[in-house]
Parts: sequence; C-alpha cells; structure tokens
Amino acid sequence: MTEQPIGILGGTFDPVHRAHLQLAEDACANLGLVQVLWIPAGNPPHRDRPQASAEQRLAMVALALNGYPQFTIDDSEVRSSAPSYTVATLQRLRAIHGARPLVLLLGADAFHGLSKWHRWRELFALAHIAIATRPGYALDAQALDGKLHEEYLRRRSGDYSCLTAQAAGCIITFAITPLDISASAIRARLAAGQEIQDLLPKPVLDYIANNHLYSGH
Ligand SMILES: Nc1ncnc2c1ncn2[C@@H]1O[C@H](COP(=O)(O)OP(=O)(O)OP(=O)(O)O)[C@@H](O)[C@H]1O
Ligand SMILES: O=C(O)c1ccc[n+]([C@@H]2O[C@H](COP(=O)([O-])O)[C@@H](O)[C@H]2O)c1
Repeated sequence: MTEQPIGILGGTFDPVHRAHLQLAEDACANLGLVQVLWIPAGNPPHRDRPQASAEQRLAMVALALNGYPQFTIDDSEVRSSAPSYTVATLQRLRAIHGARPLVLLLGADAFHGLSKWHRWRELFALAHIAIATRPGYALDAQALDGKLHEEYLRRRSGDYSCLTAQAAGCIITFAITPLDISASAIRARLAAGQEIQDLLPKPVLDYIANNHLYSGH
C-alpha cells in the first residue's frame, strides 16, 4: 500500500503570516495530507536578501506553528550556507522518505515563476506540485511560458488520488480560503507604522516588536 503523502511548504517567511497557515491547513483538509514540512529558505534564490535573518525567520515560523501537531519544521536550508534550491532540498527529502509521495505546495504566483528555478525540470521526478490559488494570482495556464505550459498540460490532473497513487510527477490545483495577505505588504505597513494585528499570529507579532524588526529604522 502507498504511504500517505507529505506536504512541503517552502518560503522566505519574512515574516510568516496567517495566509501561510491557511494554505497549509487547507492543503491538509483538501488533499488529505497528514503532515506538512515547513522549510524556511536560508538564502532564497531569485529575490532580494530578506530583512530578517534566517535565524529570526526560523524562530517566527516556530512560534507560528506552536499548537499545530501536523506541521513540522525542517531547518536544513537555514543551517546551510548554500543557495536554497528546492531541487536540492527535494533530493535530500527523497533520500529520506524513499517512495513516499511528496507534495510541494506553491501559491499560483510561485508556480508561474517555476521555469526560472534551478534545474526546475527535475522537480517533477521528485515531488508532486499542488498549486493554491492566491488572491490576485489565479493560475493562468495561457500565461505560463512555453516549456512550463507543456509540462503543466502533460502532468495536470483533476483527480487527487494521483497524489497517493504515485510518488511524484502530478500537478494539481486546490482551493484555499482566500486571504489577501503578503509578507511584503506586512513589511510595508510596519515600516509605515501601521497596524498589522490580524495578519499574523500573536506570538509572531510580539517577536517582531521585541526584536524591532521591519520598523524601517
Ligand atoms: N496570501 C497567500 N495565499 C496563498 N499562498 C500564499 C499567500 N502568501 C504566500 N503564499 C505562498 O506561500 C509560499 C511562501 O511565500 P513567501 O514566504 O514568499 O510569502 P509572501 O507573502 O509571498 O512573501 P513576499 O510578499 O515577501 O513575496 C509561496 O508559495 C507563496 O506563493
Ligand atoms: O530552487 C529555486 O531555484 C527556487 C527559486 C525560487 C523560489 N524557490 C523556493 O520557493 C519557495 C517560495 O519562494 P519565495 O521566494 O516565494 O518565498 C521557497 O522555498 C524558495 O526556496 C526556489
């Protein structure tokens, strides 16, 4: 019998916010995942250097996940000085988990950029990809660049049983409770001295205040 799939949520988490939690909770509920591995990026490729350090972002994720037994942290990218390439992380996880299905969770915005990722074609042999539609970032298949569009058409499935029937290789989309929250908007609000109460778990909010993060001075 196939083992139950493990969800993988990588992110810069600068800072982690409620939409990340919603994404992971909805993935568990809708895709039948019993566990989601959260992987903060140590040196995220393809974006400016984060404002908070890798250790601080890891600490905020740990605070956010308190009380969610189905969520666990993988700190391997934070502990490494190498660029946080997802292909390398999935190769490591594949070596640990054998033939167990792995499901990489991505917001639709992240999926649209996938063909710019390091050795992106190898990702499909290592994990399934589950795309969550994010406010303002619906999946627009026609806007995918040529090679990614081809892979999308070849691999997409409307049947979630593919996530358990094979270890990797399917692309599915799933609905999440839409929350119009982004870390960049949170950083901008904090720098402008505006309220962000409802956008983050309280312990993360306290951590940001205690460590004077994102205040712009
Ligand atoms: N509001 C949201 N709804 C759905 N998915 C989201 C949302 N916010 C982030 N994600 C997804 O979570 C993952 C990690 O995101 P990330 O840590 O970059 O947060 P972010 O809010 O997108 O940050 P930033 O605004 O700094 O780019 C990505 O796959 C991203 O698409
Ligand atoms: O492997 C890559 O080349 C690559 C390029 C861009 C993003 N990623 C990963 O995608 C995840 C979300 O990235 P971000 O920048 O939206 O936080 C995070 O785990 C990154 O390490 C990975």
